[in-house]
Amino acid sequence: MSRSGDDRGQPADDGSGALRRIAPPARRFLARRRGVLGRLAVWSLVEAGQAFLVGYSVAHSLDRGFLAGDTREGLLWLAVALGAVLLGTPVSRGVFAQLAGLTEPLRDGLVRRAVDRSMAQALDGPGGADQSAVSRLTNQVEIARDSFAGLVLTLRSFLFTAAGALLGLLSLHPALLVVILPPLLGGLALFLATLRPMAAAQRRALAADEALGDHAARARAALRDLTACGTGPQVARRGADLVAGAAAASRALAGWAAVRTMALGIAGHLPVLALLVAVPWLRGRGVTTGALLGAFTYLVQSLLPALHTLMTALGAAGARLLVVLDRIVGPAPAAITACAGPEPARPALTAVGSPTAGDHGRRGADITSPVPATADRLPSPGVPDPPPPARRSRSCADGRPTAAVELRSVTLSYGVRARPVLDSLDLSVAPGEHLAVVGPSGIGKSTLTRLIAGTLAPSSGEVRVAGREVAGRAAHELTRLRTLVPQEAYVFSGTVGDNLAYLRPDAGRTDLDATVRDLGLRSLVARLGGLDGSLRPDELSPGERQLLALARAHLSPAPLLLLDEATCHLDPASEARAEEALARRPGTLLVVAHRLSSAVRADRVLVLDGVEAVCGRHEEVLARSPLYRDLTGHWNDGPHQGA
Ligand SMILES: Nc1ncnc2c1ncn2[C@@H]1O[C@H](COP(=O)(O)OP(=O)(O)OP(=O)(O)O)[C@@H](O)[C@H]1O
Repeated sequence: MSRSGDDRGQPADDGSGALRRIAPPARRFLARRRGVLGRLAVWSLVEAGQAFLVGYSVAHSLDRGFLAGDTREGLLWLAVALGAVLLGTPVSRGVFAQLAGLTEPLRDGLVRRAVDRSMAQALDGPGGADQSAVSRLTNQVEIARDSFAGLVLTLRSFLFTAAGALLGLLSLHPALLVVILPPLLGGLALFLATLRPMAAAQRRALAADEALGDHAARARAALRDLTACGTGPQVARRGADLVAGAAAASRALAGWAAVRTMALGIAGHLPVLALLVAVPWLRGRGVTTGALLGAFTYLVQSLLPALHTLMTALGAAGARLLVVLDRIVGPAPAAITACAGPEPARPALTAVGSPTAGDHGRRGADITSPVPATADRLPSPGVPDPPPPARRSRSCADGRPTAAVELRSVTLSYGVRARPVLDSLDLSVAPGEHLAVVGPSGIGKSTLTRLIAGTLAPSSGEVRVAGREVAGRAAHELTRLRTLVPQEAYVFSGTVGDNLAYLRPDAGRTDLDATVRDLGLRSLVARLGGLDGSLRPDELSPGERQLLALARAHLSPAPLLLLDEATCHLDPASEARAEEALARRPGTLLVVAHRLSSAVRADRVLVLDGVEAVCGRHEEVLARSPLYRDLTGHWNDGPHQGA
């Protein structure tokens, strides 16, 4: 379930690809700092000498001193061992002083690289500003610097300490190496063997984690859209798959961590055990008591701590450094566009109605911005089942047509003590009818459309669409019953055709052409490069986005269309043409009217007036409702005046 490639659009690898990419710049970086490396080597040689001296002096303090009856010499050698241990402090100081000569230029270089890349991407990239630049500049650069410093310290320390200790063991007695080296090298080999698979597992875990986070962010931004389109369950299933995948990746990683711990155990503890077990054999080959103690000192004091630190650092810091360096220094992320591949998958639909969904700029959580072509798209609603027949259905009870929309004594309050926005509202809309809803701002028009759409449950009463109660109905079932087009019309990055056919993926070319013609979209579609032309939401005007959303609704197979001020950015002529096309479509149309013309066009008008409601033909309502008269007067005088 995890992505087939990493988020850079490259195939997932086990780290060798990244290593190949990083190696040349790393070599150049080190080649330019030969002086620092030389000084580090000098301090490291002192460290090797120190490691050598500690075991050597302990062995001689016994063999030549205390066991030989010469306490003075014994103490002398112990003083040498103490001096060697105390030498550690100036050596560390010297090493750290040189280390800055490597880590600080590395950090400066990485920051420069990250800035250059972000600037280039912001200027050229289709996705606009690079969202991850801040992370690269701060967190990732610091991780690289710290990991690099840790690696240089431990790798260098291990090499020189091991060299000093092994030389010391050899000088005490070659047989000691025969006992100590096999478990030491065996553990080390096992550890090295885990490096590549562990790096791969780490990448997979990272990718799975990112995919999950990405999916959650996109789903959150698209919540309203998902609810309106009924794709919630599919998104939830995809989320569950991603969680399962992330868990599997973490388990695989934990498995390799266990192998690594075993390697550490073998290399870190077995040599001591082997030495203890082999004492009689070693004594038989002339290994003295002092040499044995010296060997233990080498193991416990120098070799094993250095090995332990190396394994821990190489395992964690090494993998981290590789991943982070590859992100900053490696090739720039591919320009990922939805539908970029030969087989354009359906792009994610943007959030409907949420102003936070990035419609007003590219920096928001806009899932219309380029998304990976292969991974983690929110699924399309798929081909909905055939809609219930809108015009022919009959109620079983009395032989009358089943109402397309029916509200029975519906009350809605947004809080327990809040005044109801709608109070005991009854309404019946016949199949195929065109109803306009009007009323002043904040009176409850959107609340009504949400109740009918099933995205809001009434406090009391019942809302039915095509005879079915909508409250509590699963989202995918609601999708089959109605399509809600809100004021904020969202379109997604993808082809024009994909945008139009989103609610009806099986729509043929003829259907799409008919919709384009009926809504008067020919010139807009032609300007966007035809049905196969790709569009970017932020390059469209709000009115153009509304036209595309209306065309999508026109193609929707749902028998009921709910337009909640969905034409507010259109000019009167475009609005008229779109509404007439939607009204001609088989099915019922409910429009929250934005202009008088819109109300006049409808078969009936519902005027919401506080908790009162008046419903009837335009002329009837004009006669019965003072509020409607006021509104029409305002519309006639004001900027909304239409046809
Ligand atoms: N989620 C909510 N929580 C609490 N109150 C809400 C909520 N949504 C709407 N309201 C309140 O309910 C009332 C009706 O709101 P609604 O959005 O349905 O009105 P409207 O007629 O569509 O307004 P407009 O024409 O300005 O869009 C308003 O007073 C509004 O403040």
